[in-house]
Amino acid sequence: MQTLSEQIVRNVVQPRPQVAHKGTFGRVLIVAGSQSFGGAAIMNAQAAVYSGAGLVTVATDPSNKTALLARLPEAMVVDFNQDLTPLIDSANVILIGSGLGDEFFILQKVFSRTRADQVVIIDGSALTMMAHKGLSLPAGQVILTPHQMEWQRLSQVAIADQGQAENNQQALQKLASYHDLPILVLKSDRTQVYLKNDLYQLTVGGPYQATGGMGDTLAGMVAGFAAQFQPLDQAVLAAVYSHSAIAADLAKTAYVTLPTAIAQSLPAYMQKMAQAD
Ligand SMILES: NC(=O)C1=CN([C@@H]2O[C@H](COP(=O)(O)OP(=O)(O)OC[C@H]3O[C@@H](n4cnc5c(N)ncnc54)[C@H](OP(=O)(O)O)[C@@H]3O)[C@@H](O)[C@H]2O)[C@@H](O)CC1
Ligand SMILES: Nc1ncnc2c1ncn2[C@@H]1O[C@H](COP(=O)(O)OP(=O)(O)O)[C@@H](O)[C@H]1O
Ligand SMILES: [Mg+2]
Repeated sequence: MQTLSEQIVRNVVQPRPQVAHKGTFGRVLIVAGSQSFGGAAIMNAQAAVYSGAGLVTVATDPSNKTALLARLPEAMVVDFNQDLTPLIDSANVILIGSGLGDEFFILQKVFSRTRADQVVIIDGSALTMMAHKGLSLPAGQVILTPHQMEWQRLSQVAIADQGQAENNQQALQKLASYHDLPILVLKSDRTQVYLKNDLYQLTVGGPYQATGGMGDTLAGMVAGFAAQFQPLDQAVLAAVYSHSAIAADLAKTAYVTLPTAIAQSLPAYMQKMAQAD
């Protein structure tokens, strides 16, 4: 097991090339936010935009549209009940599930349309629905971002047994069946990232992060990093480290580190990481 350090972020986040336009930095589709959980979609989207994704579209419950646009005019917003096919087809990265509630029909529709060349990040309610309905993984380079209870539901590995890496690795293999092995970001007070051949431990971060929306922000960051940086596994590691490193920095003067404050700190933090040392 390896420990994540700032070096991963310095390796991944580079100065932007001069010859570039918004399409260079990826098209992200976020499918999130039921009527009760509009904030999850907003936090996903803010984190994706502030981490530099070129174009971000949010498919959400229509009741969330005004609030989302008022907070984040950079995002495009559509009703998640409409036909999402053209948006799915043109996305490089799809993030689905944060605050999605029990919108199983939408989840099924999206899962049936994704392609092997797309990154598909599965978070929150999507993981819970997959577990409850026995829905298998979609096509794509899949990244799962469960907290311990979501992982218990999906993998059948009890929280008490998740400390043993082999249990999680076996469950991942079973879940993948004939698909490629997904990347697993297993979130807790000691988050771990499972890659095909490596296991990484996060040692920054703390209880100042234990507030609703913290994972929604991480999922948006993973989407933003995946849209811009390669290889994918390194981009995921860099997003996971950055999320908690920013929180740790904010916690020097803040009792609780708000998810939206982490997102707001992203452009300055990434600029610092992109400077040569
Ligand atoms: N503003 C918004 O719109 C927000 C929208 N949100 C969206 O809501 C949806 C539901 O997500 P959820 O995580 O709140 O609920 P659920 O999946 O039932 O899990 C909670 C259960 O698991 C247990 N538990 C054990 N270990 C744990 C651990 N390490 N981390 C966390 N929990 C742990 C925990 O134990 P307990 O607290 O009882 O001790 C409890 O029994 C999801 O889509 C999410 O995106 C939220 O982001 C909030 C802000
Ligand atoms: N005590 C803690 N120490 C470090 N990180 C924490 C702690 N509590 C929560 N976190 C982090 O906060 C995030 C919580 O994610 P999640 O439970 O999905 O939040 P939400 O769904 O409310 O957005 C994860 O990244 C987790 O690692
Ligand atoms: Mg969550």
